[in-house]
Amino acid sequence: MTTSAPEHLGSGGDAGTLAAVSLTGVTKDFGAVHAVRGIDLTIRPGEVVAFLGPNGAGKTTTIDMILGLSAPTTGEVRVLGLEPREAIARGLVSAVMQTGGLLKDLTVRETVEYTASLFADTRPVEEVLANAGITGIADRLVQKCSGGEQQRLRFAMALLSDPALLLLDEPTTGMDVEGRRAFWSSIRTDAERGRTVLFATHYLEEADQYADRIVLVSHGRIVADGTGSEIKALASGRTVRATLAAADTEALAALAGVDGVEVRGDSVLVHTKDSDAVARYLLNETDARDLEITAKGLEEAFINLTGDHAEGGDQ
Ligand SMILES: Nc1ncnc2c1ncn2[C@@H]1O[C@H](COP(=O)(O)OP(=O)(O)OP(=O)(O)O)[C@@H](O)[C@H]1O
Repeated sequence: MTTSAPEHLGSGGDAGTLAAVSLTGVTKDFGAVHAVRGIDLTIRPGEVVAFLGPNGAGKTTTIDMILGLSAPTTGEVRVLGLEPREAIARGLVSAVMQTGGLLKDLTVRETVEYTASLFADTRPVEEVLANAGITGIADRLVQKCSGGEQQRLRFAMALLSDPALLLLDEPTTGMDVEGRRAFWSSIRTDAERGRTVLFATHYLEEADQYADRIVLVSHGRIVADGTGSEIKALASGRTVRATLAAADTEALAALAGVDGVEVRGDSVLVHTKDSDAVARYLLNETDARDLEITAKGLEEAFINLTGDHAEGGDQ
């Protein structure tokens, strides 16, 4: 077992082979609530990974365990081969969480300077202000900053220790389009230098645009794990809808490429990879009429995979 951490991020040697994050059989219960139900996940150094899922999927609970803020009920969490608290103590990990951590009566620059004073060794304050895109508001009081500006301030604070692993919980909440773009451009630049980034988001578009890899979570489990295009390929099927009383659902389900059949009143909906075959069958072998064929989008794949019909697509 590895007991020592690489001294700095992703610069070859051990850092190239040691997982940045590894979760093995991790569960977390809060009394009767099973927030995380068994997650196995390995993140390689330099990867930008989106942890995508609806409200209550277990994203924040998992991030808290990676940060050593809470312990798993069962299973093991390692960060760069270390116990999470050890990795934090060595300054290898930073986080930008959704709320808290800011003193309203300080200015933006004072906040970063104060945080820097808590570390033995940090990147220059002006540099992190610039990287987070907040040099222009450095003299503004925190209480006068918008939600998005406060998020960027938290980001600047997280950059001070030049961490090997950066954890972000819904990092762009409250940022406008331009703010988001600048934020992600800065994240990508650092990832190219070897920093590992894991961010939680509800936003499909954000995950697809900015992550190398999307880990889709629902009800405390990973339901899909792949690149944006692999996740999108899960949505490559179509839905054939037709008016048909007493549809033979078993016969439809047995057609090649069919993933699911639903009956809604007088209508039948067939989810399939081969809509031509379904259409041919319906028109030739049944009394189906009013056929409609629609392509599934990423959002529909997300809803299908997570099974959260009410809250899956909130962007
Ligand atoms: N301290 C706690 N005590 C009891 N239940 C909790 C606690 N923390 C989280 N939960 C529950 O665990 C589940 C997972 O919550 P978690 O915050 O990890 O989800 P999430 O994916 O981060 O959601 P969101 O996108 O809304 O932030 C939810 O059902 C939540 O209510």
